[in-house]
Amino acid sequence: MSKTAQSGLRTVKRDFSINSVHDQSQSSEIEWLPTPPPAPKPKLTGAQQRLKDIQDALSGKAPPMPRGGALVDSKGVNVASSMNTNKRPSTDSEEANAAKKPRQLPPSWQGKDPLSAPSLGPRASSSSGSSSAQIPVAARSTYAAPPVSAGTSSGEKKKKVAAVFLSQEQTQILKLVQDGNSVFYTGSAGTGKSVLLREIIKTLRKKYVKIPDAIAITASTGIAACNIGGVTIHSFAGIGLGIESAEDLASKIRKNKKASTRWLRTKVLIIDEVSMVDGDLFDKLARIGTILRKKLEPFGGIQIVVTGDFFQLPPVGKHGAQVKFAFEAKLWSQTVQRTFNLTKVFRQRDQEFVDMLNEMRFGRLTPKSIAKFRSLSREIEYEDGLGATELFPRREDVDRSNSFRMTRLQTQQQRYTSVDGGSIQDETQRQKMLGNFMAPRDLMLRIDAQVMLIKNVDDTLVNGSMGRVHRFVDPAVYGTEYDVDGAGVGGEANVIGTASVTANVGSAAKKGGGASGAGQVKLYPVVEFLLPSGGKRYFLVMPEVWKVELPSGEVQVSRCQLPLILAWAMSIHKSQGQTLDRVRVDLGKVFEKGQAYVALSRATSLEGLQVLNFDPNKVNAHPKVAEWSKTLETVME
Ligand SMILES: Nc1ncnc2c1ncn2[C@@H]1O[C@H](COP(=O)(O)OP(=O)(O)OP(=O)(O)O)[C@@H](O)[C@H]1O
Repeated sequence: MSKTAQSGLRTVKRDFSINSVHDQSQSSEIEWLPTPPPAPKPKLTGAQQRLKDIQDALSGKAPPMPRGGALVDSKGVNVASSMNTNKRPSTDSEEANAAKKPRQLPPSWQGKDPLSAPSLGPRASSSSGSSSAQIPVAARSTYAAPPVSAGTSSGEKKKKVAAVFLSQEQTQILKLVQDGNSVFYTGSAGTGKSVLLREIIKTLRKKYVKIPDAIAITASTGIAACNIGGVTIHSFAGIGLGIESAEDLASKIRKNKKASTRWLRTKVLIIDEVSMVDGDLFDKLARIGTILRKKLEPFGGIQIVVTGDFFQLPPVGKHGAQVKFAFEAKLWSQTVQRTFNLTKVFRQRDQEFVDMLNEMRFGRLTPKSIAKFRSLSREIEYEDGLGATELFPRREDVDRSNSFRMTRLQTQQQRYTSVDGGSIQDETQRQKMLGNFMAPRDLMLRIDAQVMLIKNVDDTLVNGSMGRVHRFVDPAVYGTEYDVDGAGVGGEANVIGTASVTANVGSAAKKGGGASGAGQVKLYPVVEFLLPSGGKRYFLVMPEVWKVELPSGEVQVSRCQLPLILAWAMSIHKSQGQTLDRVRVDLGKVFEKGQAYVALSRATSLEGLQVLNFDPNKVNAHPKVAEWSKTLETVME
């Protein structure tokens, strides 16, 4: 593998002196775990109970999932995390017997030769772009994925959870956090801020293993919070909209036992995607901590871990000159003892692309880079039939684009409706919070639909992996000789999701039209995933659980749904934090500063990036951020 690309930016301030005991020449091997990070291994009885809860909820036999955490055990263990396996449990006798005692097969399957592989058929309908006809095409290039490699085809055994080697920079920051320092770390897109944050959370959980509510995991927005298994900063703080003064808000919080207990018990407060935190809000929170905890320091002495990239999306709801960034807060420098800039870019390996993105980040594009970005308007044809994901600023465009592609497919379809739970009673707030989950309430899938995996499974199958629906299958016969449509793609044993509850799952999902006479049998999608290195892997995809959980373990909202989304289109907002191999962006539609940078920096390579209507004026950095960042660079020298 080539050397890691560098952002080319100067380090903000990297004073590792207090960490002298650590050998900086060594990278530490850190187990790569899914997001959100898994909770401690549940006891068998707890796991059985949770499986039963999901099974009951999905079957519709049980009463509606009780709010307040039906999918969470008494210790607040994350069910989704505890079930992050793609291996069929060998201890599950029901599944083990499935091959011997198959269910009655759907009529449409009878009489098929189980050994004959189904034709995958032409996939033109799922290829790159319904809207391509309306868009000027400068040129055409073809991207041919490498052929299926022996070790990655279906039937492959589950790979071990990949190990990630934190870079020296990441390791140092982790150590400083572990030692109790309040830090802010930033870095351009793809420098591993989220990866590091997951390790920080894992490390802090170990440190405070006896005080689970010592760590408050928060983010500026609901979507960002969902990505790290936390809550919004507003929700943690118990401040509602937070428009009152710090003093008034503190009195309000005092009357709210849960919120005031949170403030008193928290030892580390994590704030992710800080670029979207308003500066005044930051000051208010710092003051509230002082008032409630009766300690003069900002946040009442709570250790603060802040991360984000101010060149990405700005504070929500404010535009132009009105924006006040968190770094402009009066108490920012008093709160943040140390500032770090991650410089190694992991997402892109190509230094030319890294340099182009960094120029874009600062709004200082060279004529060469402008010409290069313009040349990316060519149409890219992917030989494997999977097209790029188009990123849109508005959700309506995303929905329209995905629906359009779906209606063009005249194939078997299935609808999956989520099972939602949680303690939030206010319906508007509840719906808003549920809307922050990547997983939708209703997921309509069709054979050949282009989908994206929204969870990490192992080193090759990660959040952002693209695939297409190969078939729908009864989990009870999946991978057996009765799985007739799967016969041609090997003995598949790979399952994503809560495989062990499959056998008796009822009808959480409604059948769509053309469900191939499936009768009462619940069918789940088998997805053909493409690997970045080429090759394919087939997985049966079963439901997962996501939740928004307060440090106390209270689950505000939870959602049980398949870990898949339609992936012809996605909103830029939801794409934040994602790594995508095939991206298409029409900059003509981008309206906010930082949006273009966020969208284009999701791509892993220039070969997989199509940019339409490139306009250098659309990629300006916010002047305040550019100024602030210059000051930091000067300080560095
Ligand atoms: N230490 C590491 N070793 C190998 N790969 C890494 C490492 N850190 C991060 N990555 C990879 O780099 C990519 C980007 O990481 P990550 O999403 O954490 O970056 P980020 O800084 O949070 O990006 P963004 O600001 O754009 O959301 C991911 O594919 C991740 O797997």
